[in-house]
Amino acid sequence: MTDHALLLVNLGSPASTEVADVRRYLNQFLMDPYVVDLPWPLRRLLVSLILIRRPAQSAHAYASIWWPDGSPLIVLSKRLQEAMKTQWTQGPVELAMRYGEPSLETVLTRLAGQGIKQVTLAPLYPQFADSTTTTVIEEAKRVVRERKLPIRFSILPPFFQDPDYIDALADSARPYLEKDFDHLLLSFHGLPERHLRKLDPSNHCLRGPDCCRTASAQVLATCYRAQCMRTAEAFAARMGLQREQWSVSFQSRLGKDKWIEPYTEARLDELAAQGVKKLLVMCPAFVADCIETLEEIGDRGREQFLQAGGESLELVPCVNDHPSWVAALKRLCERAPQSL
Ligand SMILES: C=CC1=C(C)c2cc3[nH]c(cc4nc(cc5[nH]c(cc1n2)c(C)c5CCC(=O)O)C(CCC(=O)O)=C4C)c(C)c3C=C
Ligand SMILES: [Fe+2]
Ligand SMILES: [Fe+2]
Repeated sequence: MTDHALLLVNLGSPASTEVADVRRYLNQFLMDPYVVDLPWPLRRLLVSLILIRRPAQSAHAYASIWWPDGSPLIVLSKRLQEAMKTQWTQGPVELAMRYGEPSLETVLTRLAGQGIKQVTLAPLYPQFADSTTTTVIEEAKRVVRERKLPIRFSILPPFFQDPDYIDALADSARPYLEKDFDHLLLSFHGLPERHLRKLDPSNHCLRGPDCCRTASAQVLATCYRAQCMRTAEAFAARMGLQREQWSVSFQSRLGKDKWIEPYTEARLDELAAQGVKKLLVMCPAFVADCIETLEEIGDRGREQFLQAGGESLELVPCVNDHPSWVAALKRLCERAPQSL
């Protein structure tokens, strides 16, 4: 069978580091109601305010990490796509981005034109969030519905504690953990607390320091923070780390809302103050290195940690196109259930 495509989807990057391209990208991204979840007039107002200064700041940050062949996120995602072509035998392997290019609209339309009827949709996010997983799925469904494409989906579910994924994370990080280090910080992308609360009808989340540990299966299914904790715990267990050797934090806060804690910025100062000299940081909310890992942690985070008295901060690369990750992703995608 060669008519069953695999469609890998990641977040996307600006077309270039020009301020105008970054503004266009940020506008599309932040106007997504799954990302800034406010009623349209308020969202438009808030995003317009953000777009006064942020595009120039972000353009500067992108320029500092941009590669000769483009955005690291896109280049690394293309490498993963190429590697997956050697694994997926049921049809073509395509890559789309939720924001910017190549868009889901372009890629799904092309696949339908090639006679593809079945697509395994793989949102490349280990942990579930409306602002990542849901928006990819809803956009793919919108394209198929509005363009009347004869495509059916299987959908890769979040794989935050899947043993194949944890093994891949361990294999890719092992060379860094074999070196001498004082502490490992697992820094996940943050989310506004509101995003957790609105998916939590049982009112469990963010009540006390242990809520993620005591989450029921039902709460765990939609609680991004609890899923991050499970990823961290499974990884630490797999690597045989002692409890005091690692901790979790959340990065990339934007705006004035309260986001899930502890914040990475605060943890970097705390760890230095506690006497940690050699810090390792890994970012398991991302499967590909990007501005959030390379610039926010690898550049600004390192600078902050050294200023606070640390001696070294080493960024552990994401799973990117590591062979263990390629093998794990193949198995995960083959198990993806058909969507109703
Ligand atoms: C309200 C704002 C944001 C939410 C919510 C959010 C959630 C979220 N994002 C990722 C993964 C990535 N985010 C990336 C960049 C990025 N994220 C935001 C804002 C929110 N993210 C902004 C404004 C940006 C752009 C860069 C900047 O200006 O700081 C990226 C990298 C893109 C790249 O081109 O390299 C990724 C990947 C997750 C996993 C997540 C929720 C769990
Ligand atoms: Fe983000
Ligand atoms: Fe929770």
